[in-house]
Amino acid sequence: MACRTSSPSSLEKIPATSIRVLRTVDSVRRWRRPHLLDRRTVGLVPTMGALHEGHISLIRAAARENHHVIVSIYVNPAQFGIKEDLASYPVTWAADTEKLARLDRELADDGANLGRISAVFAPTTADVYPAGFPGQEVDSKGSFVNITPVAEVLEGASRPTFFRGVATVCMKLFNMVQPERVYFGQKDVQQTVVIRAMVRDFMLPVEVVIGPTTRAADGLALSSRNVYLGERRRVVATVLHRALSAAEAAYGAGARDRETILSAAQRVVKETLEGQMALVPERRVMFEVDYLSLAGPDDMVELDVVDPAKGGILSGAIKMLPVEAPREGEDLGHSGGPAVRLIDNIILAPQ
Ligand SMILES: Nc1ncnc2c1ncn2[C@@H]1O[C@H](COP(=O)(O)OP(=O)(O)OP(=O)(O)O)[C@@H](O)[C@H]1O
Ligand SMILES: CC(C)(CO)[C@@H](O)C(=O)[O-]
Ligand code: BAL
Repeated sequence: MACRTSSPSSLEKIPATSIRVLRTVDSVRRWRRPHLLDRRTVGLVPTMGALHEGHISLIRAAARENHHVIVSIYVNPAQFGIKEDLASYPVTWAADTEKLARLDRELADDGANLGRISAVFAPTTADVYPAGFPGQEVDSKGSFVNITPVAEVLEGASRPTFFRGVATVCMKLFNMVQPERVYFGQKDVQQTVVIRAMVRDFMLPVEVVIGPTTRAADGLALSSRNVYLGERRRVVATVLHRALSAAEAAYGAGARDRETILSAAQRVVKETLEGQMALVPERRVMFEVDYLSLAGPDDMVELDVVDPAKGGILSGAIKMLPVEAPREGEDLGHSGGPAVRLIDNIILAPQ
């Protein structure tokens, strides 16, 4: 699958729409100022592009609640580890702008919305990092936002520079756009906890809105990285959602202790792996579990027992390994089907 398409540099507006494409901090400030003076609210939806229905659901929520929606599309190098997939991360500018144009027309026709997509912000790294890009290493020097200890566990343990990169770029985006509201997806649940903590601890004048996880019909959480999977691994990738759902069912049936809740998830993983091992290499899919977690909703600290009055977060990460024996003509996925790390979660709501 070819994922790299034309860049935003030649465009000022998304064709056949009134959506502006802003590339610089100055142009965002010029766009923002009249809305401030007119007391028109702005909702920011930060993304890394390769837009799918998960992103679209956040944009729809922003349009219901704000006079103007601005979608940022920026693949932030600072949140990728040096061995991660920055070079192959899907970039689909033409498809993204088509989706935004279609959505904007739909929002215009739907009288229930307060606003529409007024701008896309696609900044350059030179503008986002005016002192020069600090680098992706753990010991890189530069102006960073660190939200610890929550950023050190789970995703942060596997990706040590990830939340530093996310919090830093979000702080910059919030400062550049100065939105009234920002929209994030529950799919990246630890990211929502980090952003909420950053907003609280730095007294940022912005409301954080979290949208539910959009899923495919078989339960797989939509993710830009799903394009790496190819058909064979795509089918088995549902294992994480099935495992977390089994743990949720154990909680629903009255279990409160970590052992009983998480062992329900581990059983699904074990059965799925055994089923795959029984297949020939030309058919099977192997994966590794990075973590299965039951943590507190505000700090992501592991729980021994869930207090139903507070609830908890079931989350997990798996690595889908490259297929061992590709079949003739098999669709292996974007970029030749490298190992793909997938995350998902289910919130155990307070009762
Ligand atoms: N399935 C989804 N449902 C709801 N929101 C989502 C979903 N997937 C991503 N988002 C949200 O969209 C925003 C932008 O995410 P991003 O552009 O990284 O997409 P992504 O699909 O999460 O990509 P990746 O595969 O890199 O994790 C984030 O707030 C993210 O949580
Ligand atoms: C919030 C974000 C756009 C920051 O680069 C990214 O982490 C994402 O897409 O979830
Ligand atoms: N949605 C999270 C972005 C990342 O994994 O880099």
